[in-house]
Amino acid sequence: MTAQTLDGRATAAAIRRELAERVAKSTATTGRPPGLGTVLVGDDPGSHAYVAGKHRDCAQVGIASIRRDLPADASQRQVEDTIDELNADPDCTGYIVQLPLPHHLDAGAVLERMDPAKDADGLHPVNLGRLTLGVDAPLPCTPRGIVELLRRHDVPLAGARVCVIGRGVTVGRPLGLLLTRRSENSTVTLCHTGTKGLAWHVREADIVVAAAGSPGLITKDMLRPGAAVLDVGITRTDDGLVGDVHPDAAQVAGWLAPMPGGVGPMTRAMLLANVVEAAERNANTV
Ligand SMILES: NC(=O)C1=CN([C@@H]2O[C@H](COP(=O)(O)OP(=O)(O)OC[C@H]3O[C@@H](n4cnc5c(N)ncnc54)[C@H](OP(=O)(O)O)[C@@H]3O)[C@@H](O)[C@H]2O)C=CC1
Ligand SMILES: Nc1nc(=O)c2c([nH]1)NC[C@@H]1CN(c3ccc(C(=O)N[C@@H](CCC(=O)O)C(=O)O)cc3)C=[N+]21
Repeated sequence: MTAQTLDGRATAAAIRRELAERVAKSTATTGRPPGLGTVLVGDDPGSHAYVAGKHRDCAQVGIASIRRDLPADASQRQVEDTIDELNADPDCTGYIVQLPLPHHLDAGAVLERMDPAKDADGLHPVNLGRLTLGVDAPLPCTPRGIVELLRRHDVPLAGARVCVIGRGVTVGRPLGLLLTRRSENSTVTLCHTGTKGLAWHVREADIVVAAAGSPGLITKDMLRPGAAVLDVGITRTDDGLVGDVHPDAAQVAGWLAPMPGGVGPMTRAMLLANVVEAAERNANTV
């Protein structure tokens, strides 16, 4: 047996087509296209490639791009001035600050300075707070992409036992918040380096989300046969990108979101969705 694919590339392409129609409508209402801003500090090649990809995605669905690239030695002041500028810019519907920032910068202070209404990543403390409270807010892109990928492949979430490996702020921690909402109704076990008996927790699960950044951590012997397995972790090695799920897992899993081609493209599509939704909220107040 080999797992069916949770195809993030095809699903993200379908979502982009749906978004393009909504962009055309909100552009007609407001007289201007939604705009996505990116703030990139420094010259990490991975981050550059990722930001370039976002601007390509925007062009495909009719979202205008606003790009602010700062040198690696940019001061806290310079970065915060850029944040203030985007907060004030009516052409910028939403934006992201590409993480990680260089170590000399205070990333928390930069993120807190963003206008929560323009937070396309859904990672502003106010928006994470709203997620916790169950109040409408932009959702974190990777967790939202994971839920959307499972829904569009009809993998049941209500009552499902989900094992999330990793409690990071971009993936694991907010994913637990999303999946335990009444609208998803999953039961989540959040694992981390302090977890005793990781294999036991993984084997209990109907859905396994590996977001640890530890290559090949999840092996076939750990899995419940037929489980849905999502490989979120990405480690750069000399041989290219490696996921958290060992290739053998496909022999036991019922569904597999591979890396690449699974959750990554969904993350990018959800960023666009957050910007389109912000534009629609603005259109309603015109
Ligand atoms: N595909 C996509 O769209 C995206 C992929 N990513 C990738 O997802 C991964 C997670 O990202 P992020 O949350 O930001 O990362 P963090 O580094 O913030 O978090 C990683 C988490 O994994 C846990 N962990 C690490 N190794 C193990 C292990 N051997 N066993 C159990 N738990 C472990 C850590 O535990 P502890 O807290 O105890 O240290 C930590 O909670 C990264 O590889 C990142 O590159 C991120 C964003 C988007
Ligand atoms: N403010 C901020 N928001 C983020 O969402 C954010 C960030 N900073 N910093 C870095 C991480 C990482 N991340 C990825 C998203 C998509 C792919 C992706 O599309 N991956 C492709 C492969 C890409 C390739 O081949 O290089 C795939 O999995 O198929 C990867 C990684 C978002 N992050």
